[in-house]
Amino acid sequence: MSEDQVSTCGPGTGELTLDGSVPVVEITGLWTKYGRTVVHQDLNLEIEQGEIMSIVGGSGTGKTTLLRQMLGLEHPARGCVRVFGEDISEIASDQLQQLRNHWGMLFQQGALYSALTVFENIAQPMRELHVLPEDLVHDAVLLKMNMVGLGPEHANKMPSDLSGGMVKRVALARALALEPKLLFLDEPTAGLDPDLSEAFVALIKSLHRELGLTVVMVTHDLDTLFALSTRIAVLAEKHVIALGPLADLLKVDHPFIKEFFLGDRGRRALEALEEKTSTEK
Ligand SMILES: Nc1ncnc2c1ncn2[C@@H]1O[C@H](COP(=O)(O)OP(=O)(O)OP(=O)(O)O)[C@@H](O)[C@H]1O
Repeated sequence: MSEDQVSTCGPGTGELTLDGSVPVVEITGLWTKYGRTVVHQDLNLEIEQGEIMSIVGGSGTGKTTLLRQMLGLEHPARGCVRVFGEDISEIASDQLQQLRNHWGMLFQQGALYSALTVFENIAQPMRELHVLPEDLVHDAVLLKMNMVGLGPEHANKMPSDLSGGMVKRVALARALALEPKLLFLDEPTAGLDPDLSEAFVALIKSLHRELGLTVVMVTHDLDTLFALSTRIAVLAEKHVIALGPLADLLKVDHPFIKEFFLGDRGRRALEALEEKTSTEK
């Protein structure tokens, strides 16, 4: 953290709190500035254990930056970002490593190592721990592959041999490699056609339920947003202007929210969601 960045968290316990007794992510009074441009101004957001929190907002409202701040890749000019109760900008490096083992991240493009096989890509976070014997790594990788619907016949394939949907599944298996409690998703369905996108959303939904994950997601895709989010945080005017389940946000009288959720794209996605929900009943 540099001198012009000020954490206002105050002292923590020095221990990660993983039992849900504190918010999984707690952001208070956060300011982000690039030169004279203020991106976030006194932004507050709490993410509780077990929720799927989506962050939406117009282009340039600072969604990706906020995600990067939760991951400790960037630090705010001022404010406090706690993850599992600890101040992410003041955390000791060994604890940051420990924290990283408790979260997984699915990047927009899948971000697989192109020179490594499917198996090696998923094994990589496990091997970095330097504690698991190779036979356990082997079994764990196959288990993760099975979890995301990939059979063992794909283990030795290279990323260039995979379809877009399979790349996402491998990336998800790698994000889940260390059995994280917290999963970050940046545009999880970007680049997938509607059928693959729907299948991937269903996969995330079932893994969220089965593994008891907390999920933080940034997405522009309204079908994905509506199908997954338990709560949605709307960024505008440099802070969170509204926060809640979709049904509550639809009642908020704000021009961005009206346009975003009830414009043409929003209406189509809502109709599709209603249709899907009624056929599932
Ligand atoms: N490292 C940086 N240096 C300077 N400006 C930056 C930097 N990172 C982000 N910004 C600016 O901060 C603002 C927020 O960027 P960010 O990528 O977080 O927005 P976003 O909401 O994710 O946008 P989009 O929906 O278009 O992806 C933008 O104006 C961007 O140009």
